[in-house]
Amino acid sequence: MLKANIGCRIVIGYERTDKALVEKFRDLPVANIGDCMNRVTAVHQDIRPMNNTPLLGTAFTVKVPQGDNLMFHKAMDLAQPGDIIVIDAGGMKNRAILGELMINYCKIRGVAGVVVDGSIRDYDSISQMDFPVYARGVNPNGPYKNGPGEIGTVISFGGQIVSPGDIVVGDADGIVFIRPKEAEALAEKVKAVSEKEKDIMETMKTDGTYNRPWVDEKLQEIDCQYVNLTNGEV
Ligand SMILES: O=C([O-])CC(=O)C(=O)O
Ligand SMILES: [Mg+2]
Repeated sequence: MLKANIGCRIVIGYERTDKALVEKFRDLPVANIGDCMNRVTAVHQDIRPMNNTPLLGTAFTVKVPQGDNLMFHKAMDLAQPGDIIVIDAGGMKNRAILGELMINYCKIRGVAGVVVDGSIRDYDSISQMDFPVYARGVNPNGPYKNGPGEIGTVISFGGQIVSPGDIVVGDADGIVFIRPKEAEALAEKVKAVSEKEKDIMETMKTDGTYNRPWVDEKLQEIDCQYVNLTNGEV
């Protein structure tokens, strides 16, 4: 019978996502990516960037129990360059899962970023680093190191599901996860939207116009009442 120590296991050897595919999302705004995923895939808005470094790489997943970082310590040694360590810490903010020592070690190892659905500490130092870190909160209470936890399994992060190898993109607005199989087509869609937005902005700056016929069409469709107080017209 297969040994199954659910909740305390380390799964390694998953296929890393093609770097060229990941690069297709470089500099694409997370808001535009989210729009092309029907506006329902961003992680919870309370998970915020701790500095100004954009985030791009593939998910190396970790799940920890409340306030414990044993599995993150192991993950730092197992992650490969280009991986983003994505930690499901249950959204708990009352204890930091990581701090500046761990983040500096991740950076030295070539990890592409660390995101935690929980808290960090050593904010002063992390906020000045050019290494992307996202978290739900900041708390000086340090982590326990007893386990259990999981590495390399499908986890929940900020209300979204993420699997090892999913593409992770983050900017000042937030984070989205992208399934590698859907990435190629999605990147094309997002590029087209971003180009269109650039054109809109250009026209706005040169002509002072912002063409949106759909606004009046929608108001008509929902039978919006107009009242003109200057002449009493209804
Ligand atoms: O002590 C810890 O486990 C976390 C921490 O503050 C650091 O990495 O600097
Ligand atoms: Mg520290």
